[in-house]
Amino acid sequence: MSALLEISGLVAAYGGVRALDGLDLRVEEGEFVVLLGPNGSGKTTTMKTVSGLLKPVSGRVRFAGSDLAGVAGWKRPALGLCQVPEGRQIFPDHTVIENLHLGAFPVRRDRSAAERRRAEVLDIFPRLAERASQLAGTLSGGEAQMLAIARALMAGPRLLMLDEPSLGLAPLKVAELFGYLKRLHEEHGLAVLLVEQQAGTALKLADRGYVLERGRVAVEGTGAELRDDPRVQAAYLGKLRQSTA
Ligand SMILES: Nc1ncnc2c1ncn2[C@@H]1O[C@H](COP(=O)(O)OP(=O)(O)OP(=O)(O)O)[C@@H](O)[C@H]1O
Repeated sequence: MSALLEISGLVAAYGGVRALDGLDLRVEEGEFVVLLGPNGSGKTTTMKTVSGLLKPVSGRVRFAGSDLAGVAGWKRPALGLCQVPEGRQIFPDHTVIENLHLGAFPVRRDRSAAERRRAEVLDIFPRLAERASQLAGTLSGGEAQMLAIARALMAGPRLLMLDEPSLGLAPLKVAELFGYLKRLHEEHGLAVLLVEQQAGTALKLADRGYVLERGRVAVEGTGAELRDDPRVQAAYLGKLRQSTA
């Protein structure tokens, strides 16, 4: 059976700068996958290429069994794929509820389907239900991030892609946010591709993960394998390798 998302030999560049250099990566249906890597290793470029914002130089991206990206026929994102990019893109002059409905584009014409989905999403994020009529621009950073994710969920995605959702959040808020992601994955079977600098927390949630270096995969394994990998520990978990010399 093919993976939900299958990336093979992906090469992407910005002018002369090659950001992805033969990337191979997959996410199975319902799987939680974390993408780690140093600054500039190509994590955001991976997200941008998969979501159709950047046309690759070569390689292939398949989503749910069909070609999403080929160099010749590049398509915008298929339904079922949602990205919550860095920077939390929400509409500040609209209320929380209005923002949610703006995210419900696949079911916008079916009012009752949109309302049902809204109830499901607010059940996952009760904090947003309390702030239903508040303008999104006045939400705290953590609430705004929750709204960005909730809005993406309104489209009913099969894969949620998140680029550093913890950026700028206080530790307690990060824990709350990761709790929601865990619930979405475990209770709702949502596949997640997460770019995250907070490697320890992310790897605890992850089924599998990849470490990118210079636009390709340097280390791959289950969440537990990566947590135990000395290279990952040295680079991301603040544990320097014990010298045996
Ligand atoms: N718009 C752009 N124009 C030119 N070069 C770019 C552009 N965006 C990214 N790059 C370059 O592509 C490479 C990969 O960048 P990318 O943003 O994918 O890395 P990243 O792993 O997400 O890094 P970070 O952890 O710092 O967010 C870097 O060398 C970066 O400088």
